[in-house]
Amino acid sequence: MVFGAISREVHGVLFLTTTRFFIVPIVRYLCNAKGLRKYHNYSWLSPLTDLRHCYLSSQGRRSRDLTKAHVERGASILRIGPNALSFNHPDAIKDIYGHRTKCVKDVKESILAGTHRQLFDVIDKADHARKRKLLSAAFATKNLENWEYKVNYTSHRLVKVFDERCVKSAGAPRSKDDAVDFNHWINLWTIEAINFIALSSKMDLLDTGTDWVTAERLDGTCYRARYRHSQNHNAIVKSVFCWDYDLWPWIAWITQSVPSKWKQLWKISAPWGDITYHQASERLRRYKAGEQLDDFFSCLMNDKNGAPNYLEWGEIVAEVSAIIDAGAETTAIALSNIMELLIKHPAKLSALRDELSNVLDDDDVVAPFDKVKDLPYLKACLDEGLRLSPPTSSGLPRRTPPEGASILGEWIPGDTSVSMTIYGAHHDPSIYPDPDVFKPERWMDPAERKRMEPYFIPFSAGARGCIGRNISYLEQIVILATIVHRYDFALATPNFVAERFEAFNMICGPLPIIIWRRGPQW
Ligand code: HEM
Repeated sequence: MVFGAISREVHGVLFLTTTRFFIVPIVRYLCNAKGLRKYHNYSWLSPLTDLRHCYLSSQGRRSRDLTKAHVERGASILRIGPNALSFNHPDAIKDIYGHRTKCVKDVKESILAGTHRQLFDVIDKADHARKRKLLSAAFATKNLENWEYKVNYTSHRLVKVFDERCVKSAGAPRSKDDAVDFNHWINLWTIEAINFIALSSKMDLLDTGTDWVTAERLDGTCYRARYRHSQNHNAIVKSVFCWDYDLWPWIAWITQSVPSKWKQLWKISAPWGDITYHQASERLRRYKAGEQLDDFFSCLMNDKNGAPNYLEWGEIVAEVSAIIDAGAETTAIALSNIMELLIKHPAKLSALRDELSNVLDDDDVVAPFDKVKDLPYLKACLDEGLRLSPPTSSGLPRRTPPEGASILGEWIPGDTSVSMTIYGAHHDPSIYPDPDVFKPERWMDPAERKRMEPYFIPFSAGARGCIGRNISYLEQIVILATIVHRYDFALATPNFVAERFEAFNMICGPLPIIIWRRGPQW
């Protein structure tokens, strides 16, 4: 009797699994209700299951692989899932992401969202506009000077770190201990900078040289955890598995439960929410203690006339998390990329130095923003780095409106997932001749810049474009000018290539370099 019941249950499970994974996809494919069968498939599995895209993501270079597939097959549109299309044509950018698009953020944002939506994952247009308005004053260009002293303060701390780790000169004998992991330190710098700007929090990461911080549970108990380590692993596990929106809760549950590499990654990622919660709670304690501080948190609490915004605490925590999550790793990746590129292109580095020497004095330890903000070659180097290796390279998924939308002259049915990789946009030879070559000069001609700019989308575009781009440029301009003016550097190992893993951002691995002070006195 018992064996009979068990056998019936096993059969039931087998039947449901076969139906869900084989019969339903094949029937859906044959019915072709949305007419997506006319498009080329990324893989033969793509029209049947989103798990193929999860597998692509697990390889850690999905935007490059996807762009390559578009080019090799000569297809501007590829079907990457049963209900998902990838575009690779400059004209698709405005249709999917431009100000006039009717596409909205995709279901990915909903399945990954917490209890409260934040600026990044809110889908509803009106709610997004309300949130964006709340924070717009903090991010406005005219307020940049408010944050400059915070960037300066943090930059002085990084200079101290690098000064202490300089070798005596280019030719001085070196040991492997002389190598400085630029990517590690620049990440600590961007974490400190964004937490100071957003929450007036002065962290000690550049003192300890580690990312160990305090994490706080909702019950107020605290423990120590690693900031960047948990943040990156959080991004990796989610970015690999989230593409099958229906199966996501199951995949998340299985990968968290069954002993495997993924279970380990989930465990490492677990403190991330508690870390951002602690940062927000600390700031709230200071607010309640009556401290008057100038930061993004104040904009969340009060409007520009000082009247309270009455946001729920959950919403405030969500916004804080979004800003400190989005605002550090991305800028650090951009800086590691440009550093690697400049070291590998000494003539460009030398041209940048010449430009900086014309405006900076020997005793300018940290480059004053006013002196360097309009330097054309500095901006050209940063933009060329962002073009060649965009920190966020992937296709940001959008959903067509229920009535459908015209993209690239094709009528795409409603509720379809559509995207175009930023990597693909930035490597299109019809927009950027020699797209794989690092050529800052391409940005120096104003007419050429104007022609390329609509297709330059490291911060995405339109209403959902990055709100933090001005802050990021402020940080990148100040620190790159400072480092290039003050130091010379070389790769610790010639021809070294830093490893990258594409999660939501292109997470960068160690970049070991040797640093020494410039100038005759050193
Ligand atoms: C090089 C640095 C950066 C890059 C490459 C970058 C890239 C992006 C991209 C591609 C998006 C669109 C995401 C999507 O549509 O899913 C975005 C949105 C966003 N970014 Fe950035 N970002 C950078 C720096 C920053 C900084 C410094 C902050 C905060 C201070 C920030 C905060 C945000 C926020 C809050 C959004 C959501 C905006 C919205 O949906 O209205 N980002 N960013």
